[in-house]
Amino acid sequence: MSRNLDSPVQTQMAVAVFKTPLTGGNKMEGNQHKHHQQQQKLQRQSSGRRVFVQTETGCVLGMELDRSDNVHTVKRRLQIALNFPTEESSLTYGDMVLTNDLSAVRNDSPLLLKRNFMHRSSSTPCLSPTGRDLQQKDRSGPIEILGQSECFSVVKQMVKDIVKAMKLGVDPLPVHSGLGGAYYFRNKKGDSVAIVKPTDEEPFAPNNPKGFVGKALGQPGLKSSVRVGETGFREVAAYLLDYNRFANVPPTALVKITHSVFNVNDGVKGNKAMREKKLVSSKIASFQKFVAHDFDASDHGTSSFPVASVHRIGILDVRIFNTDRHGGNLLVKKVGTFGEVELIPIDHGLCLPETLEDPYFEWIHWPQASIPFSDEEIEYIQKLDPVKDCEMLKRELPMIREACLRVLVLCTVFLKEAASYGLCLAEIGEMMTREFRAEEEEPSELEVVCIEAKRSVTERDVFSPRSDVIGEAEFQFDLDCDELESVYGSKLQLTDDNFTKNPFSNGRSSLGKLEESIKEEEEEDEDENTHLSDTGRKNNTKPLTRGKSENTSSGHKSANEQLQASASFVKVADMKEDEWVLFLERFQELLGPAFAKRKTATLSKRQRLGTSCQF
Ligand SMILES: Nc1ncnc2c1ncn2[C@@H]1O[C@H](COP(=O)(O)OP(=O)(O)OP(=O)(O)O)[C@@H](O)[C@H]1O
Repeated sequence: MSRNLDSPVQTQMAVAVFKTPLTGGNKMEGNQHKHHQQQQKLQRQSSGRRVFVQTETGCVLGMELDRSDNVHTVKRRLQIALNFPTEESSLTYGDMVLTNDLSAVRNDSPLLLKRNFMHRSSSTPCLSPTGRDLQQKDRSGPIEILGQSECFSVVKQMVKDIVKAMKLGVDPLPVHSGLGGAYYFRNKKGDSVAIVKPTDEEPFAPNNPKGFVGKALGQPGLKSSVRVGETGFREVAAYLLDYNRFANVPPTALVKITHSVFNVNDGVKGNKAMREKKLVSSKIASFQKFVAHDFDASDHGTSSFPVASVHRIGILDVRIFNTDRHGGNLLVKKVGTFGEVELIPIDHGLCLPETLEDPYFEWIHWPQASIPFSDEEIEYIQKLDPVKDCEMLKRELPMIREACLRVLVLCTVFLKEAASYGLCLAEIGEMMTREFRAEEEEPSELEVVCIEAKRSVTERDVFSPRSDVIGEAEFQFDLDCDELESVYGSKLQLTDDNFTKNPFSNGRSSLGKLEESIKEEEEEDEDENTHLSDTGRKNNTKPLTRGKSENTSSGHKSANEQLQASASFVKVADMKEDEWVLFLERFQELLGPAFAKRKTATLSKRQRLGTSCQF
């Protein structure tokens, strides 16, 4: 019986770092192995690269690439290794569907091998490693850091300690809490050093050990705007963005890691053979420093939490649009004899969603969040540079999607403008959070501003098809400003000068990338939309009914598009580069009136409370 690729549960196999051409795995021991690794490293430095190809079901293969390699040769090697007809599949690298050229792929990057849904059928042959491949000896180390950043130097030391302990037989311990698979890796004394979360064991991923399975990597996950298998790089992004450890995010890296402790779900041909042969599983995982702590924020009163810690974590959450800052994701460590505590933010896998949705900020009603930012915090915020953040993330995490970067830019701009306007953290968080009214989920104030900004950019395109010609834009903006005046009661000023000088234009068009992404989306449309609508139902996301939504103005949208949009009120990823630049301009222009409205609301709330206190 051939295996069914539709099955959410697929095989995991021992990793093999393939060289070109495919040769059998020679057994190498001790010095010979070290020498070989050094040679490989030198080879990579001079010309080649190594990539880690992950199938949708979690199976990971390390592969050495030569300059001459292309998608075809990579697929051929995969075909041999996985017994998988690769013409049925496509190779993706973040947003990019790789058609042939591999020059954009960086060393140590993970690639995802995806089935082409159009060709999928019950007879589609399955991923079934052959015996020969299973005998391949993994020539890479048991833990390999994916990425070169200096920030990973702390992680390197932890890796060394763990590998030593592994050789002495100190096994990792599975973590029982949380929905995803996680493991404490220990040093030779048996102390936990790192928490490792394999990407194929996330909630809904094929090898989730806690029963939350049902999706392949790359499909919308627990949050519809974060795909299954993509929480790991978000954890790393949060650490990398936390400059100078301002918010105290523990050091985190993406790793390829091999150990028999990892979960491989039953019911799939190949897994049994793997177990019988006592083969180990290689995974792509987030690897985070273990921080000893006394409890988490859900177990304890919050009054002892330092204002500065709450502010710093809040600033990070706003920048990265964290959708999962619940009390359990804030570890608390006692640091003094007078009840002083240190907060450690963890679990950033659901930050930087592909589209705005409802964030979750546990701190929003804590009194600390209503205290104004200190001068030091304001200075930190003002120094944030979202363009540089994006450049850094693209460099360190090349698989990151453009859509996530746009959310980062948008939220950082929002934070900077809000802080300089004088809003406190609680007000900023409230503006980003959706409200339920009459059992309907309302767009947040942030989303309303985005919807208006987007509408003005879109209408400009409709009224002025050649509106890229300077001069025509001005006319359209006049129209928009009149319209917006009725919404916000303020006359907006926008000039072409603003457009050309916009700091968010990186000077190069990402159109190519978007086109590739659109191609990918189109291919997946049917399947994904089903999932998006499912997720929407699971999350109780209501269909849009308000006039403010960007969707309501488009009666001609396909059913698929409407389904897709039901998870979000406004998408930022579908704008072309020039639209995005204009959008950000309009967005910034609209923020002033929105902040003023929020300040008035806060004042009247305080006045109401003041009156009631007199009684
Ligand atoms: N860096 C860390 N140091 C120490 N303990 C940690 C760390 N990260 C996570 N933990 C512990 O592991 C548990 C599970 O981790 P985490 O919450 O990140 O996993 P998850 O599967 O993403 O959980 P959830 O389902 O709550 O989102 C946490 O509740 C915490 O106790």
